[in-house]
Amino acid sequence: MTSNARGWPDYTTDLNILTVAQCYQADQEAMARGITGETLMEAAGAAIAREILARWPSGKAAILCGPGNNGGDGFVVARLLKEAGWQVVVGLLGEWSQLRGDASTMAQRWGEDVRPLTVEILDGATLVVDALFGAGLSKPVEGIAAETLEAIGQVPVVAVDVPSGLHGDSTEILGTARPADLTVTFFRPKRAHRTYPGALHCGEVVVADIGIPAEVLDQIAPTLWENDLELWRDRLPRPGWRDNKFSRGMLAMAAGVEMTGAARLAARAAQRAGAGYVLLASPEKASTLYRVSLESVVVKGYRDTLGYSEIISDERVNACLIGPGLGTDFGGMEKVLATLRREVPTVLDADALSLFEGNSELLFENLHGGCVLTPHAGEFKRLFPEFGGEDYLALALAAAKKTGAVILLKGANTFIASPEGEIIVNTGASADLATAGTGDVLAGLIAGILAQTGEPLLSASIGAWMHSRAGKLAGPGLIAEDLSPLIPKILNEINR
Ligand SMILES: NC(=O)C1=CN([C@@H]2O[C@H](COP(=O)(O)OP(=O)(O)OC[C@H]3O[C@@H](n4cnc5c(N)ncnc54)[C@H](OP(=O)(O)O)[C@@H]3O)[C@@H](O)[C@H]2O)[C@@H](O)CC1
Ligand SMILES: Nc1ncnc2c1ncn2[C@@H]1O[C@H](COP(=O)(O)OP(=O)(O)O)[C@@H](O)[C@H]1O
Ligand SMILES: [K+]
Repeated sequence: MTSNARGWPDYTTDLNILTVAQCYQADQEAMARGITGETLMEAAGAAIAREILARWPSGKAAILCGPGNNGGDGFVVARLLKEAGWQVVVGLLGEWSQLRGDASTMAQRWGEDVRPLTVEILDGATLVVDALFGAGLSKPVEGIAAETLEAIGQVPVVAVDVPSGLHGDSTEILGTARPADLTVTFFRPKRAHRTYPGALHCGEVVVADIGIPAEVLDQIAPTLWENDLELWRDRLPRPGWRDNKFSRGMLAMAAGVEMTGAARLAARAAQRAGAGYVLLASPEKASTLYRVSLESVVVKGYRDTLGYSEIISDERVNACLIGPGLGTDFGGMEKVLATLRREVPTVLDADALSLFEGNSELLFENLHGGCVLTPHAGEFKRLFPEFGGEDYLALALAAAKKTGAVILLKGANTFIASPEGEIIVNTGASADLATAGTGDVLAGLIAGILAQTGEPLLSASIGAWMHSRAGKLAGPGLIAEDLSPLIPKILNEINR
């Protein structure tokens, strides 16, 4: 594994997620290295056939072939299943004579009967191979293609590359798409395979090696990664024998009077994530509560913003967290600005973001390169009303570029974008995390790691991963309080 100047792996086994255009580029780069399209298509078809034979007993396969190379893969599958003893029928959308290049070669190698695509092709099938459209999907699926996909019923479907009708990049359904039981894609996954709602259409996803060398990614330089511990395992902060509580990382955080649970959840999470010392600045009248409930957190009371600034001015402080439970009165905004003036890496969450609704330029002017903003969709809209649409990846990226900060946009998929254009997507989080307070835990985890690393993108990625992992381990019925106690177990898993 090599790494780029900023420490991210240039390529790893399959953590890069490619755009459709980058997939075509990968094919081209492979061909430029002497690997023919025919070889790739044979390998693609062989991978699909292998996955089918490993899962289903011999039966009757209906192979739905489209007019392009996706259909070409289908012809290879037809041949290999037949050789393995399956009964195979092939239905082609369009004319045989219109097939081009490798697809035409594979149709000839199949050499058996090819029927025009009709719903009848499905009669008696025990398995359907959907090889209508893949990366080349260019318009909504309609007509006989749509009718056939919709008539499949309960029979298992194996999609070649993507379920036809699902666009690889946008995760949009164009026209119709039959959800697959298994999707076999090649070289590296696309966004549709990994993010909602597309991933729900793919069923089990197998990313098959078809002989494209990983080195082609050096040319492609992809900027989207799936968040996985292999991405940053080596960079996870670990205390050494010379460390003491201050050198491990000292986090200063702001707390409020009303939503005291939010700050407590965040403080616990920061401690569990390895901040050696958590200093909590509380309004004087709430400080006793924090002192009693957070034994190992150092609580200091303040009367006004000046008092708050004095607390966080402790020179040993190397990261700040502000937002969870801060409150939305005017003093909150002053404290956010005071925190930013402290000029240490800082996580801004919840109220620290919402307070700037209608006045977001004031916040943006004061942000610095060490900031991580962790909005959910509602907070994001308040801060960036000019950015429309539901494409969270594009939204996070645009916001990171605009603000110069790392933006972690929370949701079922969480997108973490840097101003430099890197995007880490956290996939597969459990919907059990959709419960009040889990966002405060996430902010605390990230801040705790930030106090140790000083690196916003890295800290956000590690924090989001540990958060999802804790969600999985806690399982159904989880409440936010359950997450932090699981962090030691997760750190052990990572270090194993
Ligand atoms: N060497 C390689 O490159 C490798 C490629 N591989 C395989 O190739 C696949 C990509 O192949 P591809 O580029 O030919 O595109 P593909 O998905 O077959 O579709 C294009 C055709 O469909 C048509 N069409 C599209 N949408 C339509 C619609 N809604 N309704 C009707 N028609 C529609 C479109 O028409 P047009 O847009 O030209 O009008 C065109 O004729 C990729 O997914 C993988 O499976 C693997 O073998 C590995 C090696
Ligand atoms: N459907 C879901 N699937 C997976 N994770 C989710 C889902 N809904 C919410 N989450 C996660 O739960 C957390 C909720 O955070 P947030 O909305 O800030 O809650 P709170 O403000 O109550 O702490 C986020 O990390 C988010 O990614
Ligand atoms: K397909």
